[in-house]
Amino acid sequence: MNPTPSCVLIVDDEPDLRELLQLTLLKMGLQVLAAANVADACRLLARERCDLVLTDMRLPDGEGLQVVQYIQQQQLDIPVAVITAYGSTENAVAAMKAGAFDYLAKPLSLAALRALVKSALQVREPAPAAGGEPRLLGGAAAMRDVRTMIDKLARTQAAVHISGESGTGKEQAARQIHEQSARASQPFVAVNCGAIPETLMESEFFGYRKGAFTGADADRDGFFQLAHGGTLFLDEVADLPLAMQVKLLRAIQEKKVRRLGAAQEEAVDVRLVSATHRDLVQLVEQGRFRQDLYYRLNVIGLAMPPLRELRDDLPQFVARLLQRFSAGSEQPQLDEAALQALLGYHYPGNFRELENILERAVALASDGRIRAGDLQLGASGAEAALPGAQPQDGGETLQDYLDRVERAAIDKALQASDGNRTQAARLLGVSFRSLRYRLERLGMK
Ligand SMILES: Nc1ncnc2c1ncn2[C@@H]1O[C@H](COP(=O)(O)OP(=O)(O)OP(=O)(O)O)[C@@H](O)[C@H]1O
Repeated sequence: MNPTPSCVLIVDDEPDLRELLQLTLLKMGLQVLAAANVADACRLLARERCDLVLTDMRLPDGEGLQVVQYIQQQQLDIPVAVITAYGSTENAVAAMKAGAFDYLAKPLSLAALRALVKSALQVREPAPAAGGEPRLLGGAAAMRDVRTMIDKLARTQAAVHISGESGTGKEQAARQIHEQSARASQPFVAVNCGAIPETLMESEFFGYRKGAFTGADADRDGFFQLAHGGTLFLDEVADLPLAMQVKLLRAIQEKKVRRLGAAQEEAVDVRLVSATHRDLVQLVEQGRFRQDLYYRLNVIGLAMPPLRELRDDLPQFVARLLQRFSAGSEQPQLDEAALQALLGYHYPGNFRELENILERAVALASDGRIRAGDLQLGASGAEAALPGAQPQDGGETLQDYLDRVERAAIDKALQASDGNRTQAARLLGVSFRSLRYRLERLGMK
């Protein structure tokens, strides 16, 4: 028995475009309904079963955005994609923020249309069950909010920007969004934007043709081609040089890239997720990050809470990690002082730092016990626990206070490592890049 074909509602007042869309969708074996304005679209939505809506933005009696809003208000749970005029970034962004699943820019590419329809219709199938341990542990309210948001994000194609301090699980969140999305069976490509030499960026992102430059002895795919159909995760996106930001913006807007040495552009279908621990808004204000790219990447924002906001979860995290790091051997027990030290620590390097501390402690533990000394807590947490480190009366702002604590922690780590930054970063439980950034921010060069 054949399942009932999915039904797509097209909302467009241009008869030619409506017909083109209709024919394309019918050829894909789908049922099609059509409306020429907002009012007819809402009437049809109220009456008919519908699995996807494609709506033009400009309609005779209103905007496509109203169709998106109607679907949201009525809680119809139907993905809706908007068709926007060439180059109208604001419209596409507004529609995605209002809950649209994706957008198509005019002139329409039928290949892009077919790809969008396929992934939109898959979204309605239940997400695959996550196997094994969840990527993001934690039951505190802040982490529950993150999970709820991830569930929502997995149901749209909107570009997501994940903010949060170093080690808060931004990459894990990005992977989780991908794994819960309709793109789960397609590639997830993670790129550390700060780790690619500037001269290689274009070829790494967009690929190249054989002979494009000396040494290019075969065609090679770039990140965009590798992530085709799936998700492209741009980590440390703030590190992209301005020239590359322009090229990236263009690729995102056009949904097309051109390999080095190629005459033609090729269509790419990627969902973008980006992350940075830096303050992108501030970088935009300073002219170091393009505002238009920021809007494109940050259609929906996801903020990862620092570990110090998940204090209630700490005992659970500690127990899980001890179990993980002592797999295959006897699990050492924390003595009371060690437990108290862990619970009172500040964790500037967040979850990653906690992992490092416990992995090291398991290795150092003797006679099945972990003592406070085995934890080798970084200086910052201890500093934060000292009475003298409390915010001072007389108007010291929270930021000044935190900067002071951070500066002291970094100083101590640098002293302990004889000025070796790589080692200091390890002691602090942060990446080298993160330490370099902090040194710069605090004027500690
Ligand atoms: N809530 C969590 N539950 C379990 N593990 C977590 C959680 N948050 C982070 N981790 C772990 O912490 C480590 C760092 O996570 P991840 O790389 O995702 O952080 P990040 O924010 O992307 O870091 P960076 O800013 O340095 O790139 C990983 O090993 C990850 O598994």
